[in-house]
Amino acid sequence: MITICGAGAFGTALAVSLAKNGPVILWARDADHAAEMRATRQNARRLAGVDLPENITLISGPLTAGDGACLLAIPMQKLDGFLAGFGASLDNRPLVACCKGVDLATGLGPTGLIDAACPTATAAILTGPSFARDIALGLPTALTLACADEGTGKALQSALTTPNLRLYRTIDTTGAELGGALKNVIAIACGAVIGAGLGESARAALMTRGFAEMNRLARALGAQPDTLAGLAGFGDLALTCTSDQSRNYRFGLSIGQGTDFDPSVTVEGAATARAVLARATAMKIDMPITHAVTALVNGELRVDQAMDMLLSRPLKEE
Ligand SMILES: NC(=O)C1=CN([C@@H]2O[C@H](COP(=O)(O)OP(=O)(O)OC[C@H]3O[C@@H](n4cnc5c(N)ncnc54)[C@H](OP(=O)(O)O)[C@@H]3O)[C@@H](O)[C@H]2O)C=CC1
Ligand SMILES: O=C(CO)COP(=O)(O)O
Repeated sequence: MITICGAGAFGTALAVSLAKNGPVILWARDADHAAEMRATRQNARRLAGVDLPENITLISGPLTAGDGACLLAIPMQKLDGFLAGFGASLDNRPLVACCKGVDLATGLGPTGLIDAACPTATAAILTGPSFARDIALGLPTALTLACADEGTGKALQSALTTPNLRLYRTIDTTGAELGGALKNVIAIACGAVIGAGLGESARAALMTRGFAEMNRLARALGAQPDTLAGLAGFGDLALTCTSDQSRNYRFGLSIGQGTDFDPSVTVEGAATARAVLARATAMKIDMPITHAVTALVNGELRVDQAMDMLLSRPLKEE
């Protein structure tokens, strides 16, 4: 049976979709939250208005996952702590990261953290363009499932495909996780220019040059260009940079508009920008938009200053 750890919006949406295939266990870290969901058959805290089918079992406390795959829908900066606490009960099975980002403390992506904490598990990642609510409402969605072990990848692709969730497969975990991590950084930049009233043309430029810098880092780290051109990279960049359903984009909007943003909302791109900039600087890879976003989220530059910085760079070939 499939277990999903993390009863946030994404974990809950995946549970609802996977429940079309068979029974699912959804683990919440907070016992009261699990009890609330059992009583109401809804996740009012994270994905209000969506009914939870009866074949989703809601648990909390010690992890009693069976032998099947376990999906980790935990925010990136919390994944390491989660694995330190629960990794020992998740050995010898596929562990599918369902988070997007780079860990600030270690510079690792989700599969790297899984490999380090659970050496007997097989790490995989599920990523690509999808808003939790769309998946939960049964709207059509296509994602990338990346696993370095081809046999496990094929088994996961088949087990995690549902009537509304079509999975494409790759062995390129590096490309898949970098695509999902880096698009959030560019989405913050896009939100900021739209929020500051700098126009759609500026957004298109940021998306395009952002994609160039995503590719620059990903290739240097061994990713396949096709992965970045697919759902995990271009696909998710297109969705996240253009929709105000995206929290990263909305966070950028608030920076551009100079308004407050609820700090309890999950915004993966802010910490990821800092982590990626540190890595890129050490590798001497030019990532000007990530640099500008890091300065914005650190409060070191205003949007107009960040844009001046980008526009005044030396002219170059495309
Ligand atoms: N929402 C979406 O549309 C999509 C999200 N994702 C990715 O999914 C990941 C999770 O995001 P999402 O579900 O939206 O986030 P939410 O903010 O909706 O929920 C986060 C969940 O993580 C739990 N959590 C927080 N800290 C810990 C911890 N230390 N140990 C265990 N659980 C913890 C929270 O528990 P509690 O409620 O108790 O705080 C909550 O259930 C992110 O990386 C995101 O990029 C990917 C695609 C789509
Ligand atoms: O990853 C997502 C869409 O694919 C969700 O984006 P946000 O985390 O910005 O809401």
